[in-house]
Amino acid sequence: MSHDELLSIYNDISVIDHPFVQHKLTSLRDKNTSTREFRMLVEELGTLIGYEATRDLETTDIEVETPLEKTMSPVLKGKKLCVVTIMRAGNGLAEGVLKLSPSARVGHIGLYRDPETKQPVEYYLKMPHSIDERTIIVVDPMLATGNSAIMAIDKMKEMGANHIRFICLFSAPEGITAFKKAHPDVAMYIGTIDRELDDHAYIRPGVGDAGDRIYGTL
Ligand SMILES: O=P(O)(O)OC[C@H]1O[C@H](OP(=O)(O)OP(=O)(O)O)[C@H](O)[C@@H]1O
Ligand SMILES: O=c1cc[nH]c(=O)[nH]1
Ligand SMILES: [Mg+2]
Repeated sequence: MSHDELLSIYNDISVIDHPFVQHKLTSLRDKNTSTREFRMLVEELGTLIGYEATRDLETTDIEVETPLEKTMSPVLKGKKLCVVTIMRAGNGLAEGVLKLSPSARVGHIGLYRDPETKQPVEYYLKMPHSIDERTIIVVDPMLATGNSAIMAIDKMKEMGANHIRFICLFSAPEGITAFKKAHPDVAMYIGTIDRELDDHAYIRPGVGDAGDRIYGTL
């Protein structure tokens, strides 16, 4: 299925085709990009894609007094934000999103993919209280089979979350299809849709193992 077909079948998928985003994604692909630069780029992309993913947040006008006069001017209103990182690799992206909203709460879910089964294994979960009252932004740079993101969002929903959106940098068509079948209500903000998964469920052309490249554990 072509990318256009994929985007026409499923709702609420935004591929962020801004030139700055695409340029930084290309730098991440480069195998010669250093650990330091890789980590910085992931964080910057968290801010850029986070900006697009929060474009529809509600505002309300309040009165403010400038040095010259009183005026009505917008501020954020409505549900409080909670950024949820799928560890490890999600942490860098979360830092970037938090630059937009430093007072947001942060939830952590630790998942690693079993290399044999390709299924995620949970090793950590800590969420702030009242997640049913918050807009939840789940972040992970990679959506390969989709199993990790699906499991993370399953957990959020079990805990009562009902306003969830998802940010990733690199995705495979297979992962998007699985994600949207499991969670059609969750809007996706994606850097790029790559060609396919390989036999080890790595995204091709991709970036390799994002967690290893962010933390230098190759
Ligand atoms: O869509 P999936 O097939 O589930 O694959 C994607 C997952 O794999 C990577 O994590 P990994 O298991 O490598 O853990 P890490 O972040 O600790 O490196 C990535 O950060 C996603 O969480
Ligand atoms: O290509 C992939 C697939 C899963 N996890 C990664 O870090 N990279
Ligand atoms: Mg990894």
